[in-house]
Amino acid sequence: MTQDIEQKSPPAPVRTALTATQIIASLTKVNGWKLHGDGADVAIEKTYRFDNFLKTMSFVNAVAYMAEQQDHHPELLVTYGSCSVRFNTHDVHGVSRSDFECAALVDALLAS
Ligand SMILES: C[C@H](O)[C@H](O)[C@H]1CNC2=NC(N)=NC(=O)C2=N1
Repeated sequence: MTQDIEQKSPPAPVRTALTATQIIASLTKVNGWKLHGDGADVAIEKTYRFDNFLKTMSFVNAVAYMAEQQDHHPELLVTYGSCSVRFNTHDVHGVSRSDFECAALVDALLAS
């Protein structure tokens, strides 16, 4: 019975646009992520630095795999020793919970 109720519940609205206040509050909970752009292009962004191109590309591939699993894809700007990761939710023209969840997953790739 409980299971029936759970199955009929709507999914959490992870891809609805957050308000400016919600975005600012969420940014305080992730390390190094900043706001980028505004309007429909508003996004969250963080730049990761690496010793060399192979390390950078290993990170890029790990991010790509995670993005496919989550069906949520960042914009990536790659140089020899850095990768800037930018998330927004183009489906809602804003920043959503999915962006912050993926930001935490990218950080977790480098944890340990
Ligand atoms: C159909 C597909 O699930 C959607 O287009 C997904 C794919 N990946 C996505 N990635 C990002 N960053 N934002 C989205 O709104 C989005 N939508």
